[in-house]
Amino acid sequence: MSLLNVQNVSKKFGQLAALSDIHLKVEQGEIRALLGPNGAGKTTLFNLISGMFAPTTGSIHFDAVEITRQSVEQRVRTGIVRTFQITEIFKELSVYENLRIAVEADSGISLRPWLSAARKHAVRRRVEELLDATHLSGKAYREVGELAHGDQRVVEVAMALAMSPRLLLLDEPTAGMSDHETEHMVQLLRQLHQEFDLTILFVEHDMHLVFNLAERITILDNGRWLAEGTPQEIAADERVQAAYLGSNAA
Ligand SMILES: Nc1ncnc2c1ncn2[C@@H]1O[C@H](COP(=O)(O)OP(=O)(O)OP(=O)(O)O)[C@@H](O)[C@H]1O
Repeated sequence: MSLLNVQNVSKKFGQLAALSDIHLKVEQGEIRALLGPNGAGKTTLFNLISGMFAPTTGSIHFDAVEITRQSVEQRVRTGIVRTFQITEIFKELSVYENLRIAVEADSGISLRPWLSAARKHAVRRRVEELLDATHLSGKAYREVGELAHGDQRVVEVAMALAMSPRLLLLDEPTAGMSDHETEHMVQLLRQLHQEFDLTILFVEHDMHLVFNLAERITILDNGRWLAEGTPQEIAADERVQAAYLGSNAA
C-alpha cells in the first residue's frame, strides 16, 4: 500500500483548471521528484497534499487514512511536513534557538510558561540530535540571518525534521544555491532519507538535481499528469521531451 495516494484530484481556481484528474502514488521510503514547466500545477499539487487548499474533486490518502479535508496541523501531526509550515524561521535568533522553538512546538510545550528540568533536558537532547543529523552543530550559536544561503536552507530542513516527518515535502530545496551548496544539500537529503527511512517528495526546476537525487519522477504538464518513471525512463520518454525537456534532454 502506498504511503501517499492522490486519486482523481482536480483543482479549479474560478474558471481555471490548475489540476485535472491527477493520480500520484508515493511509496514508503521513496525519493520522488515532481517536475513540469511553469504553470504545470506542481505548487498547487503540493498545496493540496500539505493541506493549504482542498481539491475541487478527488481524494488524498496518507497511510491508508483519508486526509483530503484535514487541516495543515492535522497533517503535520500524522507526518506530512513541508518546510516553513508550522514554525516560522527567526533570522535574528541562533540556529539552536530556532530548533528549540521547533522542537517545543512539535511536542506541544511551547505554550507552557514553565518547563520541568527533565523536559528541558529532553528538548536539549532532541535539538542536539537534529544539529548532529544536519551537520549544523558547529554553527549552532550563529544567527540564522548571518549564515550563507545554503546553510539557511539546511536550517529549514532541520526545522522540518523537528516535526518528525514521515513524508517530507520540499519546494525547490536548492533554489539559489551555489554548486557546492547544492551538492551538500543532495548529500544531506540522501543521508536523511537513509537514516530516518524518510519519504521525500520535492518540486524542482534544476534538471541535474532531479536526475541525480530522485528515484522516480512524475511529470505534470498544463495541469495534467504526463508521465512517471525512473530518471532513465523519463529521459527516454518522447512525450516528456516534447512537452518539457526539449533540447535539455540531450
Ligand atoms: N491561488 C491561486 N489562485 C488562482 N490561480 C492560481 C493559484 N495558484 C495557482 N494558480 C494558477 O494555477 C496554475 C498552476 O500554477 P502552479 O503554481 O501550481 O504551477 P507550478 O507548476 O508550480 O508553476 P511554477 O513552476 O511556475 O511555480 C497557474 O495557471 C497559476 O496561475
